Amino acid sequence: MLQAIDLRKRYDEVQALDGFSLEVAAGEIVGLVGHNGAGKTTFVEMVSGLLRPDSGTVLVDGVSPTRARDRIGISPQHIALYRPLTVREHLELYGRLAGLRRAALRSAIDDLTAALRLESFLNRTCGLLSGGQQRRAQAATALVHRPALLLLDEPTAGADPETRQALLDVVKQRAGEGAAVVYTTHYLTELTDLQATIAVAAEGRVIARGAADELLSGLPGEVRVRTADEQLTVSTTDPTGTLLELLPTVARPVESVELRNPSLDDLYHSLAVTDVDAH
Ligand SMILES: Nc1ncnc2c1ncn2[C@@H]1O[C@H](COP(=O)(O)OP(=O)(O)OP(=O)(O)O)[C@@H](O)[C@H]1O
Repeated sequence: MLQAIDLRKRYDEVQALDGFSLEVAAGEIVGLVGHNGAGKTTFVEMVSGLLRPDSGTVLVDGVSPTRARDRIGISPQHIALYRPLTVREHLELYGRLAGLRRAALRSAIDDLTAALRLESFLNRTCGLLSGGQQRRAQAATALVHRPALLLLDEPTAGADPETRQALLDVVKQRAGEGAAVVYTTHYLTELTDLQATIAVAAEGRVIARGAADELLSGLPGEVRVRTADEQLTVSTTDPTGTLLELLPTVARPVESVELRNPSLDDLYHSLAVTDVDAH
């Protein structure tokens, strides 16, 4: 559904994309992860047709992004809503732009209002909404026309747990119906919940791609055991097994036990990915 091949983009002295390639199949959710500045948003903007590459190719359903506009839904990282318009007016506008009319448009808005719990602020102007409500409205504009390709750039940033879960559920449902999804996030748990495959971006390209279990298997997590007298921290690829071995050897009473599975940071570390913003 999406093919991006060897994309390059330079801003003055910054090489934002440097040979970025990624393919996403229909029905697949790809979690696009990486440190700040890795090129994720630049990539998403290029696929949505907002930004032209210096070189390389993007094909959405076999055609250029500008010719596939009505098949793409984008929820940008930075909120981009028209302050004087209501949420309903946004959904009508985005639905109409993609060719939805009358009963089909009404039913699409009703479905999404229920799924993303927009009822209580559907008729309020967007400029007056809370940050989390704006986030939900923004995601809804990407989803209303049931696009074949969904580009969701940190769609849950600043969202409360209920909003986050509602959005994850809709994304899973849409992928189940055949949509290809690119989902950028800094939260591994969201990608586990979405059963997403993972693409790790660093310095303008994808440096690792695969199932989350494959990429994370073999990486050490941690076991922490705290007693009244000491705190033990052990790095291990098998936190549960290590805990069972450790427990009989520590002095009682045990005050707390903590298991930490491998995180995205552990993955970046294993790939020797540096945080470009830190330099
Ligand atoms: N309009 C622009 N002008 C100049 N530099 C830019 C512009 N947009 C992005 N960049 C630079 O390109 C690089 C990639 O930025 P991008 O926003 O794509 O990263 P990202 O992976 O989305 O980061 P984050 O996780 O912080 O959202 C960064 O070094 C950024 O400073």
